[in-house]
Amino acid sequence: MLHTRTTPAERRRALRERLATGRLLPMPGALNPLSARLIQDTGFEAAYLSGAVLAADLGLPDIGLTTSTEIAARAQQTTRATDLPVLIDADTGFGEPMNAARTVQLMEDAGLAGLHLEDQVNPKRCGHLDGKTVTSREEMVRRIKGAVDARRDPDFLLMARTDARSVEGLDAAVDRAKAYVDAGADAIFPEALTGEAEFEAFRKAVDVPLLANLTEFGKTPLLDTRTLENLGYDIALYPVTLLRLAMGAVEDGLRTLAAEGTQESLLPRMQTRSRLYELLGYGDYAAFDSAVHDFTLPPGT
Ligand SMILES: C[C@](O)(C(=O)O)[C@H](CC(=O)O)C(=O)O
Ligand SMILES: [Mg+2]
Repeated sequence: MLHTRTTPAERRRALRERLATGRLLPMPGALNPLSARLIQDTGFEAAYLSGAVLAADLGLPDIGLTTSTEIAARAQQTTRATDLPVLIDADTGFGEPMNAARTVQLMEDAGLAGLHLEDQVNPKRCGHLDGKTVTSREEMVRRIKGAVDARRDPDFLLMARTDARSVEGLDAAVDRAKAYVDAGADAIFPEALTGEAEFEAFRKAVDVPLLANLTEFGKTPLLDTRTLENLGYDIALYPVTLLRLAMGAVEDGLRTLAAEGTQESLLPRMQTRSRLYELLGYGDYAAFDSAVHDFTLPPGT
């Protein structure tokens, strides 16, 4: 009942231990707290909170308009709905290095297992769009050092993302990754790589865990898990996949409803009432207080 049984410290430890196995960890991005539960229920071992999804959820573009307190609030709702370790996209840290430091503490308090900070300037943009600008290497090192200094739980994962590949080229991006590890980053997110050779270059250059971002309609080919495992990657990220799937289905459904005047033909594509109730754990609440669940569902619902 109420769905969580583990403390943030336990989840952070679980993520660290899972990464230490060297096996690839697939990490889908939740689109809301309930979908984080579904990510757990379908057997995934970690979930992600995407900046793009958190912004889109509010009807905003992913250009750094959301605030650290807004995303911390959503993160806390999410970590209350699942026992999985959750990694959040903390964009640029929301300002100066001292803002990045405060962001780390907000995200720790939200029960997250870790975050990533990127080396773009504000206003930032999706890493797969053209026209990005990156900070100096020194500025990003200060961001990372501020984050490391603010962290209270040593198991909270601090990942550094570099957007430099599409701005300064591969070699500069690799050099930045090395500098970010030296500054204390626990893991690296090389953004918008264009193929396997580039993934390999990062794997050769750094010893810390590496994340592969498999966002759709971007610059990176959708490498499968076997390929990524062979490349020695640690996390396979599907940041916006669930949002795109859901919004595709919602839009189709709305058009069908408008055209047909009934949702009848949509029923086979819907999550059933009983599946939703199962996911929400109605049974557990009924065991606690039978007044909560004193009805039976008709067959086939
Ligand atoms: C990973 C990412 O930062 C996100 O916010 O999910 C985005 C994803 C996207 O826009 O497709 C990014 O890659 O910049
Ligand atoms: Mg993002």
